Amino acid sequence: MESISMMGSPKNLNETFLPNVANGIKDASKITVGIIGSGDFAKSLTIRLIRCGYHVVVGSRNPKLAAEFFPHVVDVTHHEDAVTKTNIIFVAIHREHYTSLWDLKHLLVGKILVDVSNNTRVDQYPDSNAEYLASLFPDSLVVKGFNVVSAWSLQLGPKDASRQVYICSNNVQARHQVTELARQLGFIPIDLGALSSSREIENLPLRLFTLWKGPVVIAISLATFFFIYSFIRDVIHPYVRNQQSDFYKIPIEIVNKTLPVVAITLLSLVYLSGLIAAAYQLYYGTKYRRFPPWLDNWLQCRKQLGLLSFFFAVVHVAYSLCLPMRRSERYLFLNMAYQQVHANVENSWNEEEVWRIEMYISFGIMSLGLLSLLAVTSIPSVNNALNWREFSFIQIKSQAVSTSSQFLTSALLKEQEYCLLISSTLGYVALLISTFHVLIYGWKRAFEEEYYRKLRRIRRGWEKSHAIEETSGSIPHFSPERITVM
Ligand SMILES: NC(=O)C1=CN([C@@H]2O[C@H](COP(=O)(O)OP(=O)(O)OC[C@H]3O[C@@H](n4cnc5c(N)ncnc54)[C@H](OP(=O)(O)O)[C@@H]3O)[C@@H](O)[C@H]2O)C=CC1
Ligand SMILES: [Fe+3]
Repeated sequence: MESISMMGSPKNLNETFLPNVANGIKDASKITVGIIGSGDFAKSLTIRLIRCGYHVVVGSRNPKLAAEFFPHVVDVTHHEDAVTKTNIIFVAIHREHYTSLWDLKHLLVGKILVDVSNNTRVDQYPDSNAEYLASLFPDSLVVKGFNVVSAWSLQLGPKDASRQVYICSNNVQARHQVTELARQLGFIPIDLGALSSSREIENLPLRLFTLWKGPVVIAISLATFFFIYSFIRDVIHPYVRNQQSDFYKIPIEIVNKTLPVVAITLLSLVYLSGLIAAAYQLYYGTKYRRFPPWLDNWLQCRKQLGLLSFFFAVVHVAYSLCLPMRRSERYLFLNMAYQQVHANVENSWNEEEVWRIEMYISFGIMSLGLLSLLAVTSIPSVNNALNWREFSFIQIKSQAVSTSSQFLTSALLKEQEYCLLISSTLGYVALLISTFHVLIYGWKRAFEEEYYRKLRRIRRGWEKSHAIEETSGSIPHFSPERITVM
């Protein structure tokens, strides 16, 4: 129905005004879309509409001034004039100014008003902005949408920006038309039904990293705990016991001990939640029972936990690669060589140690490789390219849920429950290999009491042999325990 882009009220909303085969409209340039307001959002939306071939009319309180900021093809005019030229009007002004459109009420009868507004606080008003607009203009068809895209991303185009827009309205036809328009502008419209969903939609942009808060707090708490633990164990304890000053270890060694522990703990938390959920389902003998809220939240945060684990692992690798660059390492190495010469040992090759370190490094590299793969496939554009089986092999199916907003997750929870038992094969392999990496690192300390005895013996020998030199002040500052065991 071409009349929709002409003056007057729409004749029949059952027909779409957008170009398609059914209505015979092939050319988007015949369609006029109206925008009220000439601010940032209006400018960016105008550019996007023009690029997609639409004709745009902008309604401003001061059209002469506003026209300077719009391309010359745009019709910048007064509000009255703008709203009579089109039947779909984006209300790109703030809620506080909606009442200024009151005089246009008779001109807006039967027309689609797209409310794009956002608030500055969650639940700022008792009703949503869209519901408020609908109460002011009960004879218009209010549709909520496009508020989740920023003016910036509107200009960037669909490739570089977030593509999902949530749309809701009490009028099905109006909702369909705006959905179709969103699609033609390159967005992925998500129909959320009635206008009552607008409150959730308006709160969406205000949620700041909701799913990240918990995992970040956990990661910081774990890092703090393990840092303090390593500090006491490796710095304070030797100092109190032997007056050995190892404070130089704080910036690198202690940090580098903390990082892998946090990484592997976070990674195990990713998969532990799935196991607990599976046990829960087995215990109750059904997968249709809702999980307790704490488990539900935990399941939703798995992607974030996994990415944080990846972050800690990468930083651990960087720190480990820098270990040999340190002065302390060089001094300790020289001291050890000197000690070896002193002890008349020609060959210090230790086959077991050689194998241990080779395997330790190899497992470390493999686990980082797998973690990188998991992290890369968690990027939406990458996992969109995988089919369901490929995705469940690499990731956990329900990760898609964790990336969605909170209110969508409740709708998709069923799917999450179905997919719970399909855990990530690759994820478990990554966890297993990281565990090997850690165990190989620590097997001496964890399992071999002999290792400690040996260390103590060497230490005692060292102290004895330098008891005399110490008085002359020529003793190199060295103890075998201070060598960084990789
Ligand atoms: N900027 C963004 O990235 C996004 C903005 N939004 C929403 O879009 C809407 C517009 O935002 P934005 O463009 O950034 O805001 P701006 O402040 O840049 O522009 C608002 C426009 O409203 C008009 N206006 C100002 N005061 C009044 C008034 N008293 N009466 C009538 N009209 C008035 C003005 O146009 P004129 O002078 O021509 O009349 C002005 O250009 C808001 O509801 C916002 O929440 C949503 C998503 C992202
Ligand atoms: Fe390591």
